[in-house]
Amino acid sequence: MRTVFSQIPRFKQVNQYIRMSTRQSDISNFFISSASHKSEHVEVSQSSSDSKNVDGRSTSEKRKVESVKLVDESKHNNHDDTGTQNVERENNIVSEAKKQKTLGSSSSSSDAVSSNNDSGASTPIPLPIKEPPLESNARNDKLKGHATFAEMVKAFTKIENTSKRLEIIDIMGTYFFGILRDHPSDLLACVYLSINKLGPDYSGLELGIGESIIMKAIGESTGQTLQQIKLSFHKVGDLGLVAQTSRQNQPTMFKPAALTIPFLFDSLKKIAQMSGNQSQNRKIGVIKRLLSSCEGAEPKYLIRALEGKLRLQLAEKTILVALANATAQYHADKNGEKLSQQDRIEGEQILRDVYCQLPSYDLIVPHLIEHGLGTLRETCKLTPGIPTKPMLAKPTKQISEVLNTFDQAAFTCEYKYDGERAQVHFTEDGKFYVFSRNSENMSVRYPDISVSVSKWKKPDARSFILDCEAVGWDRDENKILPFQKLATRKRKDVKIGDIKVRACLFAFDILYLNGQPLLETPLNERRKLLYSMFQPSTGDFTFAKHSDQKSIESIEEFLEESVKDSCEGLMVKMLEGPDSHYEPSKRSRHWLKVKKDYLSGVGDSLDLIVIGAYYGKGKRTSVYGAFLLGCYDPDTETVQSICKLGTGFSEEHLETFYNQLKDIVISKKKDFYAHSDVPAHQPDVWFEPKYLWEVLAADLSLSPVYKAAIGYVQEDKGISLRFPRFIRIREDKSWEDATTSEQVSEFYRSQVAYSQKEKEGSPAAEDY
Ligand SMILES: Nc1ncnc2c1ncn2[C@@H]1O[C@H](COP(=O)(O)OP(=O)(O)OP(=O)(O)O)[C@@H](O)[C@H]1O
Ligand SMILES: [Mg+2]
Ligand SMILES: [Mg+2]
Repeated sequence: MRTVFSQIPRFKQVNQYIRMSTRQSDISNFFISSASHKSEHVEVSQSSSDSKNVDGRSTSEKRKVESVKLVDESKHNNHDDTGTQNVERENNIVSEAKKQKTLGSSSSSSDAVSSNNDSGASTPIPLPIKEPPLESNARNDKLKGHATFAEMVKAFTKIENTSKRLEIIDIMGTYFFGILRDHPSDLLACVYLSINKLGPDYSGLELGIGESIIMKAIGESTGQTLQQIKLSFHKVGDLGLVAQTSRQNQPTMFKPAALTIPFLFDSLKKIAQMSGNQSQNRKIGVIKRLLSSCEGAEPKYLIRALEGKLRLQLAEKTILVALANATAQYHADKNGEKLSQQDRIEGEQILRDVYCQLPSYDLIVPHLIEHGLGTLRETCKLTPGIPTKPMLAKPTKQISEVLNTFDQAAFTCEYKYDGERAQVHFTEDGKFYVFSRNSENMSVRYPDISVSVSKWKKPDARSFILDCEAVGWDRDENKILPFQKLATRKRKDVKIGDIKVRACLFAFDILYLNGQPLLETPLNERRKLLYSMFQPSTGDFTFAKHSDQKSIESIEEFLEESVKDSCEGLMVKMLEGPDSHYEPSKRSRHWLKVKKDYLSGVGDSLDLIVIGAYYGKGKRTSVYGAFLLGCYDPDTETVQSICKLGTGFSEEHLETFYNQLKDIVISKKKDFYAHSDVPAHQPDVWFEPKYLWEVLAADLSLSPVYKAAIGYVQEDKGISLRFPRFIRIREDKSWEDATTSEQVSEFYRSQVAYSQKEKEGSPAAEDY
């Protein structure tokens, strides 16, 4: 979701939907019966923290910190921790047993699913009308039953056989349509499982189980030794496939009961929440239970889901388009209307816009089920308490480029503070939140900020969202501290009394005020509101310094001044008109960053994933001496090697990194890592993707060894960094937020354009 949604291809004219939908009366019948189903909703419950009330009410009163809980009664009624399958499944078993006259008592509802699902590529989920007549009770049971993982895996398998984005959208659209129609209460879980997430980013729930736990679970579940599993893994290179083959070779007496989507989703959430002593064994236990319910290709996708990578090229933007199309078609059918291509395109746009503002399927999906896309914009808007994806900036290599880009338009320069992005929320009922660049809830990390809010918020500001940089602040000298100091703050369990490095907020934007989103208000007006509703409070809160001067000389002067004032450089922003609107999640040309130190190099630093290491030599023999780093291509879900890094580390760094990384060594290169196969280029050890480091380089060059952005600039060559230097660990980003292959290719193109201009003696580099 870091990337812009603008490049999503348009959905082709799809007629399957129309083929799939049959008589209107059936759909209405179905909808009536499904309306009694409770849909999932978000409940914001509160737990206390040790900080003071944000409004400065009673000091002893505990401030409220959010915790988000998904509530779905129907699920919890049906599943328990012991793995007993749900009541509805048993009902299905009975009706299916009757129907099929099977001998064993463990026959399963999955029979029903598979027998109904073989109706051809375009209709994976059949309508009840096409089935043989069922007794009315049995039919109702079927309608109430849950979606199965088998249906989802059918769709995944089709996706794996194509690389065409439109086809993928089509397959997922058809799949979601079937879920909407037959199991609407399972749609939310289906959407999350399709993007391999367990909840919105701010819920903090993540998958990504280590290889060793998964191998143990596969071994124990299929009666093989760990050694055997490791051997197969070495041969095949994909634990998902190992699980699938092992399961297929396992003689089973009875067909397992089908794995339902809510049961699977709940189990994955439980695994993600397990911690403490026995958690490893408990995780293995749950995985084993899930595996024992899997058939066919299901183990493969289950294991990949657990690893955190489905490897289906199912980018979230694809899911959004598919979901929009399915919703539009479902409601058109329900209302007996015909869906035009224009409606479809508008629907996609609505969902994309809304998701950018309110990136929470928990809130969006229930609305889609009940009301469709038409009123989505009005209901699901930017909301204090739910982090929106921050707007991002493009790098520049020269100040003259700024003038080229903005041309005659009004723009403003702001100091670029070097701290951590902080999206500050305040709700009508007085709850206060700080979210990171990555939508992580950092409220607990910054209790010092939350207690100061009443000092800098004027009484008229009843609810708001501010975009700020949290910067380390020296309270004795009243000045900015370097980022390294801020980074020493604990990230969890922060007690206000223990804080040594205070954080001061530098506010540069306001996105919401007193019930009104301001995304489509020009920046100059937003800034006026910001200044009128808040006031500086030394060491707690202030406004980002700005200058609206326009000449190269005055910008250069302001840049120098920013560096003297301990900033990284400038952010230059469009000031007036629609181009100055706030664009959530977008890396926009309307925001340019000018980093003083980087002007001569690549123009910006890169955030790269540590994927391998080389043992040290000489003084460094007990630690890793150099590292293999990679960038990320979200479109193909591959990590592509970009450089070997051995400079910029202190001895202390190397020791820390060795201790961190030795725990995530893997026995074999991940098959979604792209790197040269030549033995001489191989690192001594490979790692799980986990750590992200910020790296600076002198320039970029084409390379046969490194695979970054391969195919972007040249078909068979990647791009590598020359003279890379370690700057810092990026703890505020996850590894999937690494610099993308596309960004690497942009850096490269910009360098080429820039050096050509230099040769020609022209003062300005062209757009890239
Ligand atoms: N005045 C300002 N306006 C906007 N952002 C600012 C400002 N001052 C500091 N920042 C920070 O600068 C960041 C953008 O530049 P930076 O290179 O530090 O980004 P980053 O976090 O490395 O992300 P990326 O490299 O992906 O853009 C913003 O995310 C914000 O944290
Ligand atoms: Mg920064
Ligand atoms: Mg950066």
